[in-house]
Amino acid sequence: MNTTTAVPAGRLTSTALGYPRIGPNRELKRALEAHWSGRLDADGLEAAAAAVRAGMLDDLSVLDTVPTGTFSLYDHVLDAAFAVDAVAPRHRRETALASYFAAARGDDAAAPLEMTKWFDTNYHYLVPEIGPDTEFKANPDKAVAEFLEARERGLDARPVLLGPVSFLLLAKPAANAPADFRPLDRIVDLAVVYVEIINALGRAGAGLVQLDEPALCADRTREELAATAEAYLRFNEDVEIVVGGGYGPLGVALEVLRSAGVEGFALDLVRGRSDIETLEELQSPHVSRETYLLAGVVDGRNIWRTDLARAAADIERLQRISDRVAVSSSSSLLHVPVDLAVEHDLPEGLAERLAFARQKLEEIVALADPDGPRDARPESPEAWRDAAVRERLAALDPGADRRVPYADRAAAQAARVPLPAIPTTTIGSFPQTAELRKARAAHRQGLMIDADYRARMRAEVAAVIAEQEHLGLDVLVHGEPERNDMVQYFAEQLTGFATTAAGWVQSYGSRCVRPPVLYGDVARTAPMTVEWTAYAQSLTEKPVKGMLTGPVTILAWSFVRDDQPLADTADQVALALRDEVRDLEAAGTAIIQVDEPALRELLPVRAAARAAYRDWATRSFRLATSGVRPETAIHTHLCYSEFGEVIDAISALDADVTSIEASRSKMEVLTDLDRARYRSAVGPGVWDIHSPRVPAADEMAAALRLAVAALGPGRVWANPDCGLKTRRYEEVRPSLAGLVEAARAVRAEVA
Ligand code: MET
Ligand SMILES: [Zn+2]
Repeated sequence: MNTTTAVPAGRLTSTALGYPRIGPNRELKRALEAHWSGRLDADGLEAAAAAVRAGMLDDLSVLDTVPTGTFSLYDHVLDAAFAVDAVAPRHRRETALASYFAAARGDDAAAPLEMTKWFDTNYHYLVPEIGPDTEFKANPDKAVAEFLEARERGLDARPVLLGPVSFLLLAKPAANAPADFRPLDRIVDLAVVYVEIINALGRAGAGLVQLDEPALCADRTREELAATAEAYLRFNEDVEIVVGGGYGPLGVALEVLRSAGVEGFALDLVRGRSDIETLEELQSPHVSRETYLLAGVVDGRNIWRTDLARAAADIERLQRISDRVAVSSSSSLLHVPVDLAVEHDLPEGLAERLAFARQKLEEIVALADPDGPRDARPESPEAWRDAAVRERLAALDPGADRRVPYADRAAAQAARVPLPAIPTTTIGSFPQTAELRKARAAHRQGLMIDADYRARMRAEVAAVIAEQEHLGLDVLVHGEPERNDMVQYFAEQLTGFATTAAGWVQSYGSRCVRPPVLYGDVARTAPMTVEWTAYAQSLTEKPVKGMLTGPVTILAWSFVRDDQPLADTADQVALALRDEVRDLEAAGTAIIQVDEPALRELLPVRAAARAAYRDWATRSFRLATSGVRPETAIHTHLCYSEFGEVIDAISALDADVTSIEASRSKMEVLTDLDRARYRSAVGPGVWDIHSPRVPAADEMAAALRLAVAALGPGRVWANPDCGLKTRRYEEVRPSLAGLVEAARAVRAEVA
């Protein structure tokens, strides 16, 4: 008989779907980086990892059932690949650990796995490569060991694995796979190996295993659902299975999975509340009083306190369906920082409205306690509202987000700033040297006075302008030396934002970000960038682009208030940017770039919600950028690949020039743009700045020729894929020299 039955019938219990795994003080980050630089051996790394796992269990032990296996040295999708031995031959090394990091980070011998965004979040996972001949083999050691670590402490534990369907849907075909091969074709082979892993967990004492299938929170085809049923039908062994969604409603997948014999679900009741109705309609025989229902009422992706009254009401509805209900988080708590208790400098009233991972566990425990608190969420304080912003938005006339037609603007812009065919430019940032970072840190800590800091930054701007003039670029940038981060820089200057001291969240591997908290109405109190741009322009005859971050990206990379629609918050940010854009124009800036690299990231997982997203996202961008005269050019910049699903939105931004990451996709995006009736100019990235490699000039010229063939010479700009802040001058100088040379060569051909 199994010893763990996570949810005793009738009694409401507590659990969570996963926990931050980098350590409260980013201990794992430091250990990883020490290991990679050769300062810490494998045993030392394992000791640090064990300490982080122990800390996770310490925190989680307040729950009736703890999730296990959600620790990761780098990424949980990579862990899943190793659990089934789906390791590309080029990444196999002497030890499993070395293979793991070769796949994650690459080395001299092999490129790493591709990295991409995890659903609609800012977490990045590694994309497994699966071919027809990938040999799956069960490696249950990590899952079993982490389960036993929890059991040894006397905790009731539920192992968590990435499910087989999502694993294959997140994978891409291996390079040698035939054109019609899809990773999901391998579902049966993979399910067999999952059975072995599940059985190994069962032998170790697990009665219930959670298989996360976040990919089933997206629209799935009939075939994909059939493949899901086929896999899950194989799992009716001794061990019970709950399927976790975590990123929206599971929808029709609920019935498919129940029919295939799954014993229950972990529901996202923050974004997927419609699953409650779906379950109510399903009822018997699909849902019974024995069905496990993990009620994800505590938001795993945002940091606001839970409305306990509303959560309790949702839980009660589930209890009317089943006796086995547990209170849980909506997704893994991976996406939130560990502890609010270390934040001492938050604005008045904010801390009591926030919950980080530890506080979320307290909320879960409180909700599972029949006598626990059931408070509704308090209204935001009046002081966080800005009547002027609200009135201004309400009074906007319907055409406030429109400019004159592109053709008229293009003519006016060409007359104001004559440029050669295929103008050359960069995306904004120049290398952030160690010395620059040191100056910013010293200034922040009060060790460098404002005047010295400004002088240091001005010197950097002057050096960056001189570099660009020397290289012969056509449209210059100031280089962004004063910006710590493209969102935080603005958040620090706008009202309604707070920054945290230690609110770190894993972005990928050892890299963490500290998203600002957007809690109140947003307004600009003074110009934010004009001084730097104007100074840069004073040093050169060439045009200098103004450089701003767009509303969607500011929202995507912050923790955003959830007491009003995102669209309303985006419009407030847009108005603040609109004033900045106008001030830049008034200061003589002829070209203003508003970056939206996160445009795709916020795209809803379900197609039904996408049109509304595209509407508000593009409207807020246009609101930010449409306040200028026709002769002022608005550029935008998009990166992070795979724009297929937002191609229409790119046209709807109505920018005059769009620079877009394209070098790795071999300019494919151009045909897509053309099909989406995008008619203004494009700067397809011709240099992959994610790699230290210096591209040859003729390689970049070849890419530009493709672009010219697709769009005509009048609509093409030459630029890198993204900003240069992570690169070194030794790479930047020859690469940009080559870019200028390439543009000149192609320019001569089209003249
Ligand atoms: C992630 S997009 C970055 C754009 C920004 N202007 C830069 O050059 O760094
Ligand atoms: Zn970029």
